[in-house]
Amino acid sequence: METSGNSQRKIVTGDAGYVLEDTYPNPLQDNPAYSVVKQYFVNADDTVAQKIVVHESSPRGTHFRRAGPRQRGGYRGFYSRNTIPLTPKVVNDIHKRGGTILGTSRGGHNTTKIVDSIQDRGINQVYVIGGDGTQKGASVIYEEIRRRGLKVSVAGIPKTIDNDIPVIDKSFGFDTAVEEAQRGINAAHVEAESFENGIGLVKLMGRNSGFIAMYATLASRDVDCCLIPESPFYLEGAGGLFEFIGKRLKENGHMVIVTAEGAGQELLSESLHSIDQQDASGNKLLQDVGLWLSQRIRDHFSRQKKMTINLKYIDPTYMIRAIPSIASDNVYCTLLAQSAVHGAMAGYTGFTVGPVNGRHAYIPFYRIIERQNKVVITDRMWARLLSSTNQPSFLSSKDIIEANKEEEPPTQLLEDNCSSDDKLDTKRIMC
Ligand SMILES: Nc1ncnc2c1ncn2[C@@H]1O[C@H](COP(=O)(O)OP(=O)(O)O)[C@@H](O)[C@H]1O
Ligand SMILES: O=P(O)(O)OC[C@H]1O[C@](O)(COP(=O)(O)O)[C@@H](O)[C@@H]1O
Ligand SMILES: [Mg+2]
Repeated sequence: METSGNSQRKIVTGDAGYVLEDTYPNPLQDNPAYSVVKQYFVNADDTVAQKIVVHESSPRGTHFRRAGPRQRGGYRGFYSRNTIPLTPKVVNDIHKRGGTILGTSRGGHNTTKIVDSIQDRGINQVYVIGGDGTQKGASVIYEEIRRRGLKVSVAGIPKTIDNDIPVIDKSFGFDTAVEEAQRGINAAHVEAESFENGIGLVKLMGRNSGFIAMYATLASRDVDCCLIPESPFYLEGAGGLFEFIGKRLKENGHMVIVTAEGAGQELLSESLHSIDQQDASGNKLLQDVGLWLSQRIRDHFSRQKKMTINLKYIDPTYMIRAIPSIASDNVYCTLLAQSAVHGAMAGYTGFTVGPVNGRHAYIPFYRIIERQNKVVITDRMWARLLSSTNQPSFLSSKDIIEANKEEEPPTQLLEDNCSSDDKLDTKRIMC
């Protein structure tokens, strides 16, 4: 496609006589009324043909941009001309608000269009903020920028409550999520304690990595059982979850269970005969383990008729993600921001910034995207959790051998031998 035009007109021509007489985006695209339901948005590429009666051999003819609200935020923000200058005044108190002033989205990553936009606007530093998917997106932008030989620094900033970004000590937002999860767990504990055989079940985020559930459990000490994606469990029979619940209720009269949203997904798929689906970013869409578990526990105890239970299910997931960050995360964020700017200003590129064993470093994207950070259940931290809750490990000796095989090597600092030649060609960790 070719584009030409002046400030009034923009003409795009394509194959088979396709002509798009384009216009500029409507500022209403940011209206919150449109941002809730995705279906309200029109596809960014939708056009309307001027002529609707055509012959097989007639050219495709003139088209106009389809009217309607467009999504932006996340990587889609690169395609928007509706940019905001981030002056110190604009960002002055954003750390006191939840969410994001930049907007966020899943999917919509088109590397060519993003780099075109960077090139057209003459941008020479790009800071990309987000989780594991975002860092993968930043990495391909960086590769394309290199391929085109542009002098543009690309820096990734690790922001996700899931803590699923490898190499770094933790991601920004994780501590806030663990802190806020305490409120959900406390509520579950209060409810469970108030009833005879009360069970409080809390679902926390953590699609593939159970860090929030694990740390929230360790912090609370009111949790009797913590279920995470990395540790398969089973319900029925000796050593299973139902047996443990019965035992704990007999001992204590109440109990609290914390489950990460990604826990037990294989069990759910088996039991619900569901087919795998993905979100727009390619992440597996998860079944609601909390609802499923609540139903299965209720069914089990009502079938057994030995014990009447009172189960309260709490899902605080979005309430946890939507809050402003806590003080320690604010300090961490300041360090990330400053380190990222220092790196880009020095001409480094292709890195995610973050602490490695307590020291902030620039980690090449290829290290960040090669795997996801997960709880290693053969590590001592998981053993600490097991000894704190005294829950069954649900592991057979075969599972332990398998888990050991999958275990990642401990995080290592890469060789630090940076020179000025490494500028715009970061291939190692720099401190
Ligand atoms: N391999 C990839 N290549 C390019 N873009 C990607 C890749 N994986 C994810 N993305 C994009 O990164 C963005 C964020 O990813 P997502 O998984 O939704 O969130 P997070 O960054 O929090 O993990 C989305 O726009 C998604 O399309
Ligand atoms: O419903 P949404 O908006 O897709 O968000 C749910 C996801 O957000 C997370 O908390 C964070 O994930 P990302 O960092 O990948 O966005 C996941 O644990 C969870 O599955
Ligand atoms: Mg992610």
